[in-house]
Amino acid sequence: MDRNPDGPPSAPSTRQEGAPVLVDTFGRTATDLRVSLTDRCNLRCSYCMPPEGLDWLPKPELLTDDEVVRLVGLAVGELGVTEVRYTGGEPLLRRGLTGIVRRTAALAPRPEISLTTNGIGLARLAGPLADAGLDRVNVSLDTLDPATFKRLAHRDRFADVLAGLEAARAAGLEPVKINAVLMRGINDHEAPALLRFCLERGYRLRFIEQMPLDAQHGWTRDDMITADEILERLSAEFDLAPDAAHDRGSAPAETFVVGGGPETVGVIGSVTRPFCGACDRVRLTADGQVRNCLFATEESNLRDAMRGGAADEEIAERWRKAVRAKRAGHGIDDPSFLQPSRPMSAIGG
Ligand SMILES: Nc1nc2c(ncn2[C@@H]2O[C@H](COP(=O)(O)OP(=O)(O)OP(=O)(O)O)[C@@H](O)[C@H]2O)c(=O)[nH]1
Ligand SMILES: C[S@@+](CC[C@H](N)C(=O)[O-])C[C@H]1O[C@@H](n2cnc3c(N)ncnc32)[C@H](O)[C@@H]1O
Ligand code: SF4
Ligand code: SF4
Repeated sequence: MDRNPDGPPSAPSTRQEGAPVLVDTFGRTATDLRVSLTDRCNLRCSYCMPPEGLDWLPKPELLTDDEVVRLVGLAVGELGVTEVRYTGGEPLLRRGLTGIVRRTAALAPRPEISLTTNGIGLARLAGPLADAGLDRVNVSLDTLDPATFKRLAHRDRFADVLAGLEAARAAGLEPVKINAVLMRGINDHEAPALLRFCLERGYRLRFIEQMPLDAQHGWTRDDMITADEILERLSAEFDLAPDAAHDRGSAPAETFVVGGGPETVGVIGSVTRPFCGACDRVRLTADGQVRNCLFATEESNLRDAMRGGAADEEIAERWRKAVRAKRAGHGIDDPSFLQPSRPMSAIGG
């Protein structure tokens, strides 16, 4: 089925049958490309960045729209990537987003295209993005209380997120998934209320364990609300059962059937229930660096190679080499663990 009937026709794929894809030494293949379109954001979620913001990347360092599309095209056409997620920072702040999505939808083979966003601006953009070929959207929402939202995100934008969520559903960007990070003493009492809110509206909720990826390096294991705690809080009000019908594959979220189903709730236990063994991800930062893991300490600079005139095959080989070097897992529990120097907002969450 052509998922973008209004878009331009897809170009034929140039990928040779059997051409080398993105495989690491543990036999994992990266087919899910997450592209950060900007490191900027209009919120300041405390688990992500400080209230005063960060030193944003200078514009000349960012990939242009054409460069993004060239690299995504290479990943899809030559390297076996089948899913593309645009993220950030806040991807809705990227002016060329709709055009980038439209051009991604014209690639062959046509990848699945999704977006992870804080939802601010989605009320206006959901329709145009769906028309451009966006398939679905994940929206971050940690609280149902406007005052807690302001405390947590340092901006008074709760109503904008709700409007964005509704617009996403109305535009058919489904399933609309909601990501929630619980913080001890701030919003950790809201787990059941968030689930009720999502069940009533048909949104798929997932709770995320907080990871040591904040710019302030303020993460502590004791403050993190664990997957076990999340499930305990939900179980006080809901009947939860493991989702036996659903093959998790490489998905970060472990899903649970709520009240006999069919609705589910997800828990992304990156720290206490890591899923690195099945990882199929690779990342491209807004300044054109390939990262083989969220927690990678090394990057491969495709932007400079591209700007230096490298041919597609040379860039593709650099990309394969970067993925080959991927470590077995994030190593958060290793005594030698070092938080990456770039925060989540710059890596592309
Ligand atoms: N450890 C780890 N966590 C990840 C990774 N990708 C996403 N996450 C976590 O999962 C959360 C949700 O990610 P999303 O951007 O919504 O994507 P997703 O859950 O992979 O997407 P779906 O395909 O919709 O299930 C992020 O905020 C991260 O906390 C990853 O590669 N490693
Ligand atoms: C970095 S944000 C980028 C996209 C968009 N701004 C948003 O918030 O959805 C992507 C996801 O990362 C999550 N995130 C940010 N910092 C995190 C952390 N320290 N641990 C776990 N998840 C985090 C957010 O909750 C969000 O769901
Ligand atoms: S989690 Fe997303 S919305 Fe919140 S500060 Fe980070 S990039 Fe912005
Ligand atoms: S932490 Fe790294 S290896 Fe583990 S799932 Fe995330 S990106 Fe993959």
